[in-house]
Amino acid sequence: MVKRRVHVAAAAIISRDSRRVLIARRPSNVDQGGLWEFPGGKLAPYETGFEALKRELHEELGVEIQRAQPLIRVHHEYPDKHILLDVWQILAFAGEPFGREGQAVRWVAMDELHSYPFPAANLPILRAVMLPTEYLISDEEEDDEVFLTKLGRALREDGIRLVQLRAKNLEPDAYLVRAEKALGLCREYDARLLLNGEPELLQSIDADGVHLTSERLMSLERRPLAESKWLSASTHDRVQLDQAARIGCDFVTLSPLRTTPSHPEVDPLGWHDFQQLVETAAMPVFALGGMTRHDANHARAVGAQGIASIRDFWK
Ligand SMILES: Nc1nc2c([nH]c(=O)n2[C@H]2C[C@H](O)[C@@H](COP(=O)(O)OP(=O)(O)OP(=O)(O)O)O2)c(=O)[nH]1
Ligand SMILES: [Mg+2]
Repeated sequence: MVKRRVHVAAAAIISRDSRRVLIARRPSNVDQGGLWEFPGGKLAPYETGFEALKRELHEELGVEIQRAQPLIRVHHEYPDKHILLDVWQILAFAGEPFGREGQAVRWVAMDELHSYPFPAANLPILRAVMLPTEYLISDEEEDDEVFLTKLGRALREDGIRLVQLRAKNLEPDAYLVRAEKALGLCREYDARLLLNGEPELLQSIDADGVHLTSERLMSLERRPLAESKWLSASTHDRVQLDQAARIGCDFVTLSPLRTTPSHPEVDPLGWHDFQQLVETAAMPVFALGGMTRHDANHARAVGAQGIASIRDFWK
């Protein structure tokens, strides 16, 4: 049987404070009926994704989309069809959303989303709506006070909300001390902290998750963390992206996009190859390697969640 290919445009309408997102319930008599969804629907012939998004949100919610930016594209095989969910984050709209077709519509807190049943294709979208556009990776720093000053600046002035504590220069005990301090500071800003290292670190420190090196990623048979924690990993190619999907990583970095002083010998991917790899990745992907905030919009446009960087945020 040749499967039907269905292209759907859907909307992530996120509240200004990033705490809540709008979801709707599919009527019980349609495909995936009774499950919750991001409002949207199939592209009509000759429509672009954005045109379909505008039309569907008018039909289903009674709102006029003014500005939107790509969030994530998800390919998923259902038994009867291949679906492409083309998800946009809505940046500006007019009107008050309501269930124009009689469907339930609800603003849901990000930390309540997991208690709503969604179609199987939606897992990567749920991750994407909870993640910011920028992922700060901390630099090697000898001194804890200098470290905390720089982290505090990035949280306060750059609005960073996702941090990876990377400190290969520290002994395990010193790493834990720094992680405890970093966690306290991140909590003040409602930012998430991931520890770069072994998953067992979370037994000592209740951080938000763990970031795996690509080498560690490739050595694992299964997800080493509870679902309630974030698992991210470094990837550089298709094989590693597939492995990240297999063990259930929540998101990844993909690098190097550009040549960097830290890895001058490695061939960069460039935007073209990066986009091709991201298109079929089964989770949000941050572009890494010579990235600055100014690259974030372009990264989004080619399908990434955003950018990860040390240098642009660590000052
Ligand atoms: N809108 C939307 N559809 C989703 C999501 N997740 C998911 O698997 N789907 C699937 C269910 C459907 O098979 C398809 C969307 O089709 P739809 O029924 O909403 O299409 P439509 O609004 O154009 O409705 P219709 O004219 O075909 O009745 O995508 C999601 O989060 N939002
Ligand atoms: Mg629909």
